[in-house]
Amino acid sequence: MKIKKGIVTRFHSNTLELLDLETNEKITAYLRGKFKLQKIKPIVGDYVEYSIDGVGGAKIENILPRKNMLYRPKIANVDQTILVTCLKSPKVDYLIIDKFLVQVEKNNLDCVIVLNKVDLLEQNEIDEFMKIYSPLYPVVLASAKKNIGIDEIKEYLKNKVSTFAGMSGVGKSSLLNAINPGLQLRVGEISEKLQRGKHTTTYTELLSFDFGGFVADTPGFAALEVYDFEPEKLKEFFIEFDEHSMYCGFNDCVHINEPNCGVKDAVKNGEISEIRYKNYLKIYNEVEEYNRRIRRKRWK
Ligand SMILES: Nc1nc2c(ncn2[C@@H]2O[C@H](COP(=O)(O)OP(=O)(O)OP(=O)(O)O)[C@@H](O)[C@H]2O)c(=O)[nH]1
Ligand SMILES: [Zn+2]
Repeated sequence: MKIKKGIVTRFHSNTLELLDLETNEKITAYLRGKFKLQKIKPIVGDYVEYSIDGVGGAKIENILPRKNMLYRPKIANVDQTILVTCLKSPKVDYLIIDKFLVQVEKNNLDCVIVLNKVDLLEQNEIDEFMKIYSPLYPVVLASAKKNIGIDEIKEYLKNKVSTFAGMSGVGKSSLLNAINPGLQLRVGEISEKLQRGKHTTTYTELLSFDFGGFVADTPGFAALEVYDFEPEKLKEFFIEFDEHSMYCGFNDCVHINEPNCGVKDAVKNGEISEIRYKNYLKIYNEVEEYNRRIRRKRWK
């Protein structure tokens, strides 16, 4: 019996679909009983070992260890998030972007920011955006409409498992269509799936790019305001704070009311963006409120 390797791309009611990692062949597989007993279930994105039995059926033999796991959408081994945003039509607030970035960092994912719809922007608007985000994450300037930045995004996507994230209307589906025509994504379809996902247990599907790599057909981080961590942890998700916090007077400084704070000094002298810092304070309050609400619920 030959053991082969595949990645799980979607579920049907009793079977699941794999893509063989060597041949790229689409395989329909059954689960062996032992997974049911062990209560382990493969999910989309899992790398598995499978075998073909005498009558041609494929069986999952083993689920390989997961590098990570996202819950919304439920998917394993995600390499990166492509955070799509725009500044006009719709106008997306920097606060929203920073909330997405908190989710990205919380899940320990790599991130590429795509500023889409640059065809609608003046140079000074692009410059302001770049000043804030390009020191922190790779930023691609793009326009799905004018075919700008598409090849650069492709380079990031190649041979990786990615999720697209970003507010409704920023152009996620349009970009995916430009990146890989025929990926069977109608404009607007991804969020339709998300809507349905709220009410039923439809699974996410991994779509494979012609040039290698996968993307989830459901956008990441549907619920931006799930702050299931202590407020004191938030500072770790603003990645530019770390190098300045060594100058804080207190080891556990959260950079808000403490005296002698390296982060606040860096905001004052322009080394940390004031917009980012203000969003940190806003999100900090939301995390505190979220934790208070959860605790009240527990006591009831
Ligand atoms: N001017 C301009 N319009 C764009 C661009 N990219 C997308 N659009 C338009 O923006 C609208 C929203 O695009 P979608 O691709 O549906 O956006 P989405 O992020 O997938 O939205 P949801 O499906 O709601 O999550 C559509 O009318 C697109 O034609 C662009 O680069 N420039
Ligand atoms: Zn501090």
